[in-house]
Amino acid sequence: MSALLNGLAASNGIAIAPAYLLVGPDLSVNQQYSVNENHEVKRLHDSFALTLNEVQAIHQHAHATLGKRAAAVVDDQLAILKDRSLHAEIIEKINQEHLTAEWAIKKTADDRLKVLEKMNDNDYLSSRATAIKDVTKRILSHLMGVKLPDPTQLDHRAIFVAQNITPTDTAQFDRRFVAGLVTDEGGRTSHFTIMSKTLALPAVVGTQNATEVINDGDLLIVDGIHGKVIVRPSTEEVDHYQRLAAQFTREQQEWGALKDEQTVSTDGRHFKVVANVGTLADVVDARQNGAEGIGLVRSEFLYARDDHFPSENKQTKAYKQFLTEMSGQRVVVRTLDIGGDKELGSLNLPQENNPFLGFRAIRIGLARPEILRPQLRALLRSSVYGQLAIMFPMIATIEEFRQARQILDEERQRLIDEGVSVADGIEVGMMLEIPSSAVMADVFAREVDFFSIGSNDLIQYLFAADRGNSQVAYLYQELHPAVLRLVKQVIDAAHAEGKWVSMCGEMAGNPLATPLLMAMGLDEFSMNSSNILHIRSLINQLNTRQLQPLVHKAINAATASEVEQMIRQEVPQVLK
Ligand SMILES: C=C(OP(=O)(O)O)C(=O)O
Ligand SMILES: [Mg+2]
Repeated sequence: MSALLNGLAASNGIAIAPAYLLVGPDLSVNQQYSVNENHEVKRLHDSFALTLNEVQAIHQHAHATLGKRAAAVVDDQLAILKDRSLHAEIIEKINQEHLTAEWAIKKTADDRLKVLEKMNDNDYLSSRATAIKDVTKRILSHLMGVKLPDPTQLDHRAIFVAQNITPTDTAQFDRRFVAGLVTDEGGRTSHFTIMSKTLALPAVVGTQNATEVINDGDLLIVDGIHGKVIVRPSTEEVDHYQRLAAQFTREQQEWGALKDEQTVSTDGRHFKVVANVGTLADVVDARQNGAEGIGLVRSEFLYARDDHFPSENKQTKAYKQFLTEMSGQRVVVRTLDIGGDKELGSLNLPQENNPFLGFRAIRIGLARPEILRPQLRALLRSSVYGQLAIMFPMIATIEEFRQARQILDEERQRLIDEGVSVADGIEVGMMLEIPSSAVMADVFAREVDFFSIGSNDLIQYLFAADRGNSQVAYLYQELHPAVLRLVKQVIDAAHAEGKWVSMCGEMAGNPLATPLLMAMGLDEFSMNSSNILHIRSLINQLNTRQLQPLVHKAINAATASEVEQMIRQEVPQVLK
């Protein structure tokens, strides 16, 4: 009998191969003390030095065999190992509190992880935590004199199964043999996701118990499209997935051919399919997937990587890199959108009973201009390097937008007075993700340059259903006529004022929503890079004029399932 494991789909594709378990030694550390501080400090130095050599060698190996991007996944680890303040903190614990080297490093890592843990919901926020765990594991293995599992030992085609696969593991992969990846733990940390995507390895993470259920050598099917792992599949299951794998390969080839194409419907209406990004690595991903620009830079990542706020210079450098990488294509940067489920240790926000309805995003920016102003200055300073657009998150009233825009104008003037060059014609828009602003879209449309519909939050606030709560997930209905009516109203209001509209929530990458959104005239679809070519392929097959009656029927339907049925019936191209 086969067994089914569910997890998160971290990297697209289907793999069918035997399992290869990467199970590590027990590295648990007890509370231990030592009076021989010098000895412990020496052990610490030695293990750091060994780990640094090891990670440098992994970096070089990855660079030579997998390329620059693959090697970059261990950059954070190298930075941690060279971080003098970390050494000093651990040594202080050894000298002051008489901890053993093992206990001192474990405690220091745990302290740092605690700060980062709260941010675990966001892929890029947890990459730092991954790096700390990865480095700690390697240092502890040297201190304890035990060997970590070695991915380079694999000499046949197989699927790695592990509690957790760290970036230093992935950087050692031999592409000839690794067919796919399955882990017990995790979130899709950005490193892991980027790496498996870069290597085009199907991956399912966070299965909870894969290493218990799977034995070495068991045949596995990894369905990285839907986040499923089938253990010891039947012949029928293997046949079925072989067909799906062949279809996946066909689609990849077909969609891949559209990478440098435009997005244009059969009746000649042009659309833009662009990417949502968090880090510079995501921007590279976006370009590889044929993005026609960046529709959303979640600037939170810049703040998450440090224990303190990034300086104006550091931010300027980062935005400049984004703009340069996109070589003249539009890059929409959203100012800091923190709060709700996105916490930030350095901000020290008060606990709230209802954080999604509380002090977040632009509300923080306006109340704490010492955070917003440097970010706007950095954006303005970088604006000469490409086509920048700026947008403000969670705008609920026109006064908020006006206030934010005024701060932007003041900083622009200040920079010009200081002799700093700032681009002309930077577009300034807002996230449209609060129902009040959707209702008032006509008023906002007179003052903004563009809207970006944040369907994730818009739907959560429209249905009063927490977007992260699985018990109320049934209320989270992208195709519900209530959502469609609001989206149409926003697009119509913007177009009446000659303004463009993007959508950067998950709905923009949902192929079922595509025919409706294009027929409503949405100008830009912004999504995870992995969906771009699929959506472009779909748009290129459809005719906006012929879809008009469908929009009419959909907004007059009573339920989301009625809408879905209509779409599937009338637009068979949406079926994969
Ligand atoms: C894109 C959105 O923003 P985030 O998911 O970052 O809240 C949204 O709310 O739809
Ligand atoms: Mg949002």
